[in-house]
Amino acid sequence: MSDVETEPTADAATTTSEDSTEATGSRLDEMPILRVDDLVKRFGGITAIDGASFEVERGTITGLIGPNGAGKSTTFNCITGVHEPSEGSVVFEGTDITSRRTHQIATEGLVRTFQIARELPEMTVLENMMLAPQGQLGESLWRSVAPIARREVVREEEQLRQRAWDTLEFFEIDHLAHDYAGTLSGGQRKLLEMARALLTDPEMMLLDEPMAGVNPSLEKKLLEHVHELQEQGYTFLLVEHDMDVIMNHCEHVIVMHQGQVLAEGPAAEIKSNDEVIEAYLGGEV
Ligand SMILES: Nc1ncnc2c1ncn2[C@@H]1O[C@H](COP(=O)(O)OP(=O)(O)OP(=O)(O)O)[C@@H](O)[C@H]1O
Repeated sequence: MSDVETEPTADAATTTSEDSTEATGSRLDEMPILRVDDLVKRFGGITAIDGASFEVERGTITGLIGPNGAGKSTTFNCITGVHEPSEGSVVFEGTDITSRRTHQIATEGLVRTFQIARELPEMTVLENMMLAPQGQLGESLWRSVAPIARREVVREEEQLRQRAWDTLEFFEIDHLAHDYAGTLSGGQRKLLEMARALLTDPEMMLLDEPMAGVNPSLEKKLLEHVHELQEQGYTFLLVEHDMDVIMNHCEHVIVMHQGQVLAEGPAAEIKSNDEVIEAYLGGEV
């Protein structure tokens, strides 16, 4: 353990939630946190998204579902700056982020778990956590050569290290802090991905199939963490093929089909929507 390393003492998620609550004005509280308007994305002759519009309410767990090829991943990619939309707009917290780059969008408080650089297998879990946040003082060269600023860098690193411990504890993977990330199981890696995303101080997280490959007990734990974070004010939009997860854990569901929004509403309504059932080729939703 290094000199500045400290053991967990507080709830990381509470700390980050308080930070984000402070940053949120009352006017913003009343608007949807995310608005997607008439989004179109073409790849040559293929129209992957064909005029999709939807909103995500602050503090919800919203599911984005649809059959294979419906345009869900492309929508995530357009929201998070991986792809530039061909038409339409994406507004986050009242700010048009349509033409912003991925890292700028993360700085605004909208993160997608796998947009955070994937964990480095030959570094420990704690070291991976320390690399997650963007724009730390330590990244700035001039600060590293100025003596007063250097103290500031050390202070900030200590704070970050404490938050890293707290966040690992929240996700119940603090006992793995000194293990190499490459030795984690698939499910533990998902928890690390979420922990790292949380360290960037987001207000909203986009989760792309968070339960894929996760065993049932870890899935339960991951969902409990998502709900705990929701209670603290975080907003989630998730693409998930597991309909039990969607129907039991999302209060609002958006259904895409052939690049458009086919239906949206409470999970119970969506479940019995004939058009939705038809879109899934007559299968049960
Ligand atoms: N980079 C690309 N170049 C060309 N076509 C693409 C590209 N990305 C996606 N598409 C096409 O866009 C359509 C929507 O794909 P997308 O991956 O967004 O669907 P999806 O709903 O996420 O599907 P799945 O559930 O199978 O992951 C598909 O027809 C796909 O082949």
